[in-house]
Amino acid sequence: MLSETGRIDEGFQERDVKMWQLRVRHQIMATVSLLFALLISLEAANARGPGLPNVMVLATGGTIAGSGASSTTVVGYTAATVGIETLLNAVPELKTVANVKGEQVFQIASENMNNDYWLKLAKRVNTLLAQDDVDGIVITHGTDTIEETSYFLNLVVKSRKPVVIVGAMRPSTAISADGPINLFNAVILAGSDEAVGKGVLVALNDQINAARDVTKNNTSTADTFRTPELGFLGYMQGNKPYFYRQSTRRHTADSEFDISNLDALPQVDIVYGYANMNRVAVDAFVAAGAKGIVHAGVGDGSLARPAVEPALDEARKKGVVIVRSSRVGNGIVARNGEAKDDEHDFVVSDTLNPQKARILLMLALTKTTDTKEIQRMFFTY
Ligand SMILES: NC(=O)C[C@H](N)C(=O)O
Repeated sequence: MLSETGRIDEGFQERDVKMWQLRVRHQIMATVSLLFALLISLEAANARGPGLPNVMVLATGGTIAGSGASSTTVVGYTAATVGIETLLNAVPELKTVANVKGEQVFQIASENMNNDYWLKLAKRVNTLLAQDDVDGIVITHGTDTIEETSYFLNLVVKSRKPVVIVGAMRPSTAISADGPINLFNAVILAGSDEAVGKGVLVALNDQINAARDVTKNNTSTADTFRTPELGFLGYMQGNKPYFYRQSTRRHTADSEFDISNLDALPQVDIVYGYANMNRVAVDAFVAAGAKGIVHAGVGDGSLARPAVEPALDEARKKGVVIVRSSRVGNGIVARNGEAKDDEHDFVVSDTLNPQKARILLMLALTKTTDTKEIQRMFFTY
């Protein structure tokens, strides 16, 4: 009995131990899978939170921050009325693609852009990009002078991190306002690896353009930004940038221009060429203290003779640097082509349009007045 009971008891004990082992095994497996689930959810949280790029949005005004009298007002609205917080709150989806912070640098319609605003903006961009916690910058801007601000920054930003300028053609209050989608795409682009080292980019209407070559092409339509003939760089599609080309000219981190200690830029003005032209504008700008004049010539940069060329020669003799550009907006202004530049000691703009040539000439004049050096810069940037 005893021995029998003893065997029975031993059997019970063996079964108890096995049950206990089984339970422990189950518990270990449950704990391990719980840990796995925890790790996976932490990963997911990372992808949506701290793992996202840090993008700073600098607001400067423009139509993207404009408001109209009604939802159908798309001309005759007031630009630069809406602040950065409202702009960001209008696109809650931004949180899914970047850690976004906003800052109002100034609030203007971009027709009022000037050298002082550019210096302020460029210094702020350089300060922010030097910080480890900033991966890229978006600048909201009026479209009228986006092509100028972007080229200026392209020459003075000291970083390979992305800088994307964005605007809108319809005010924020309009039906089908283009600002929110343009801003969303710009933030994605500024946080992307693909945009690193590409120079300052202008992104509107699902297209990515290079600052050097982009120009506003239509007074009012949403597809106004173009890089005529040379072509835009790529598309924004499905929350991703797609690049197909890039500018070959020097920019940003490789640029020789430095505005960090500058409070003003040299005076450079543009004289527009037309039939029946006279020398009044050239003389007036020289009298007003211009250090440089960009001549937006007809055709491939032609000068009116005898109406204007002698005035430019006289200006040059007074030390004013003359750059021959073209009002056409496409193509090369060739050295010693429509004028004997070597004889006149003029500089040619290459493919830069007059408003971009003005920017490069201003920056060139911060370094030198030597026209050979300035010509080199026009063939470099
Ligand atoms: N669409 C625009 O943004 C035009 C406006 N005048 C500006 O440049 O500020």
